[in-house]
Amino acid sequence: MLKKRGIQVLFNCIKRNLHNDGLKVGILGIPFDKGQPRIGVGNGPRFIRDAGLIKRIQSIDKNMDIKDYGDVSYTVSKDVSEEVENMREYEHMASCCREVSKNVAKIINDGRICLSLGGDHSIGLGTVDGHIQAKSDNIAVLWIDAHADLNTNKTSATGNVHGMPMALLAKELSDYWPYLPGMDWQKPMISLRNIAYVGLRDVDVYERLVIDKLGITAFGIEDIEKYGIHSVINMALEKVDPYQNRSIHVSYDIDSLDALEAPSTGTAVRGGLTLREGIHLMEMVANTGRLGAIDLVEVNPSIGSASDVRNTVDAAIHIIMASLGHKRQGLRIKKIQEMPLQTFPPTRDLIN
Ligand SMILES: NC(=[NH2+])NCCC[C@H](N)C(=O)O
Ligand SMILES: [Mn+2]
Ligand SMILES: [Mn+2]
Repeated sequence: MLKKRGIQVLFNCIKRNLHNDGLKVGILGIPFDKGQPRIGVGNGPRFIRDAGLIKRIQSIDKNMDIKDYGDVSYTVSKDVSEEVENMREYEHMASCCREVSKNVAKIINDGRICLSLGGDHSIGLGTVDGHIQAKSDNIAVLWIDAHADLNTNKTSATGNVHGMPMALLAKELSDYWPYLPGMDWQKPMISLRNIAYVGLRDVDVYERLVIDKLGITAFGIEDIEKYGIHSVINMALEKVDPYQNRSIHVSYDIDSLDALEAPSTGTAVRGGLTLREGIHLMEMVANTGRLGAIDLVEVNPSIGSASDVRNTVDAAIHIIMASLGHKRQGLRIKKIQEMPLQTFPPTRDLIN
């Protein structure tokens, strides 16, 4: 068992170093705001794009192949017209996530890392489902969040569906749901074994019960305090992807960051991740070479002052850049052909 794992890990390490060619990225906007009551979160994709997202990603590597797939649109389909108890705007969430799932699966099948811009976190149901479809189940999820988003319609105190996507995705929780009309496309197919939380600090009573009873890997802020972000991410990856062969999905709720770093979000909580920790964890995932999809959700440009919005959007872009290979230590150039700018002879001498 141990030996098999060792060989697999070594194999993946070699593969990673052989395939070091440019990344392919697909951007998907999901301007969905009905999973929670605050208006504005639907403008997240526009604000993140308008802050120069593509240009800044391109600055990481001019050869990176970036394609913007535009925004997801949906209409409420007839088979979802029924209401479900204590799930606000259920029919919108169900209809939107069906489209999201199809789009995400397509982008991943096009050979691209899928970057989904929310929108509120209920879209995580669609993005993770799409990733599962594209990779036939072989994925691992890091849910970076102040919240567990693990309520069912029976346990939620708010009825807001952005607090429920994890419970909808988990195989082990499928019996806790009533029949959900128009959600047959969504088979809860991820096992809780392959998901880990990082950053929790505002967890509801029932969510805590489920995490403990089912042994879900969950690192709260006090664990980050205790072990440091680097060890926490190593432990999380080890748990959800022990053979290092799964496609990794990072569902990044901007409220995982401290409310001072990312104030423009609907359910901000003090005492969260620093931007440094938030970036570092993304760099670690990028270094695995197995990042398959990222969601960046819950940026709400209607909350806070203009500078709050700027800081929040900028934090989101830093996290995205880290996920796509930006190095804070600066790029290491191996060959003269890789020099981004025309240089004069003395600099050439440093390389050769
Ligand atoms: N994606 C989020 N920001 N979720 C916040 C959820 C808050 C609370 N647990 C609820 O169920 O309503
Ligand atoms: Mn969330
Ligand atoms: Mn949250």
